[in-house]
Amino acid sequence: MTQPAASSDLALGDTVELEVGDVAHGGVFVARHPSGRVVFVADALPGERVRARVTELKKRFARAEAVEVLEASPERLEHVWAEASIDRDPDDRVGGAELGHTSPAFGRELKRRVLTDALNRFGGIDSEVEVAALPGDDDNRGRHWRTRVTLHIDADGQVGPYAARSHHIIPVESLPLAFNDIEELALGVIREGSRGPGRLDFVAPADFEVRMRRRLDGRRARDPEVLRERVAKREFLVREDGFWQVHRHAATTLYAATQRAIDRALIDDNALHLDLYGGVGLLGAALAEVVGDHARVVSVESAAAATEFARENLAEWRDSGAVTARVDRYLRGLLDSDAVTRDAVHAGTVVLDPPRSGAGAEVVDALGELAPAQLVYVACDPVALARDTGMLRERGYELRGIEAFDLFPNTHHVEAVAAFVRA
Ligand SMILES: C[S@@+](CC[C@H](N)C(=O)[O-])C[C@H]1O[C@@H](n2cnc3c(N)ncnc32)[C@H](O)[C@@H]1O
Repeated sequence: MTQPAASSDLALGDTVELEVGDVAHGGVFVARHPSGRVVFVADALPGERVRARVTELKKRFARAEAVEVLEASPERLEHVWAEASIDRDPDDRVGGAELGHTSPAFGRELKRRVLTDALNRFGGIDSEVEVAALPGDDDNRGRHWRTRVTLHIDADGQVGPYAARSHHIIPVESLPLAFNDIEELALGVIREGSRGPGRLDFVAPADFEVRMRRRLDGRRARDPEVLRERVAKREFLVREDGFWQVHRHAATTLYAATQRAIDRALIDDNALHLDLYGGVGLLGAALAEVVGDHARVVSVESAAAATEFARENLAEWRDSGAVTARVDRYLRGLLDSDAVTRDAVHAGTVVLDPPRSGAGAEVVDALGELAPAQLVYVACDPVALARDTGMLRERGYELRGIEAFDLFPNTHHVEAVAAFVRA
């Protein structure tokens, strides 16, 4: 006999009153509807009582957006981005600042809870991880850190960012998370409108000069420029449309954290070291600098336009280089290689910085077999990190330490740098 749905009294579009519990992954908060169904509520805070509109109904849970705060948390502030405020209809709230209705400090507390909980549940780790602020973010409420911004253009030429959880363009009058000069230039384009449909990418690299690139659907855009980014005194070449850390201080922060995470006692000068998901070799350089002049680091990256520059960025270490390959395939190749190469990797240090989905079982399995002396895992998704942590522990690695950083203030995103050693 089929069971009736647990909450036949909850329908799409309903507005319901909810007591809001703790934060969940993704910048939403857990509430329980009297019918028993779990509701993930956006634009709320723990301890609040809100009225929320149901936007998605699944068998076991629902999603809703707060539309009115009946009892506010003491941590609630006026939204840092007026166009994302709870005063607007949820369909007209801009996305990308889902924790902008509290302070960066409380945002970090929420991220600490998510990361700690994920590591505990999926990784079997029970230590608490603090989330550190980047310079200046607490003083200006986490604004103006974005050195990369994308706006969208519709067929009518209207320009703006997307609304939260949709592809509906919001013609905003402010972009408070963007670097100031990007905000100024972008708001001008928003006011004027543009040919469309397509997108506009803004970049403010280390020289602070803003570049704008228009990419109209089906048309060729101008060639991307080669930019120079800087970490301390070191310069990195990166294509305008290539991956580079978004927060003005992120690259420097991760470079230093990666170096702190490396146990220098485990560095073998003759080993083969790897920088997986290497981009233009930022963390490969951090690793090579620790190993020394004769460092043999291979940066592995699937985008050829990035490895081209990784090679140049790692040129001062003559025995280092970059290859264009998918990490899983590259590691499989190492597993099939000769004993000398495998021994060199076994003695080496591996830095990995996968995309949001994490490294995953195949890559973790290959790393478990190659068994390098230590791993530094740079993660932008706490749940993916926690799952991979659980698998790495099963394959003989021990988590030595973890640092976390608020590289994306006013959003739910959090970055962590975890140090693993072969047990
Ligand atoms: C989070 S970025 C890190 C880049 C670099 N470590 C940095 O900090 O600048 C992840 C990189 O992995 C690359 N990537 C994604 N999936 C990949 C795969 N399966 N194999 C190799 N590279 C991949 C992306 O192109 C991107 O450059």
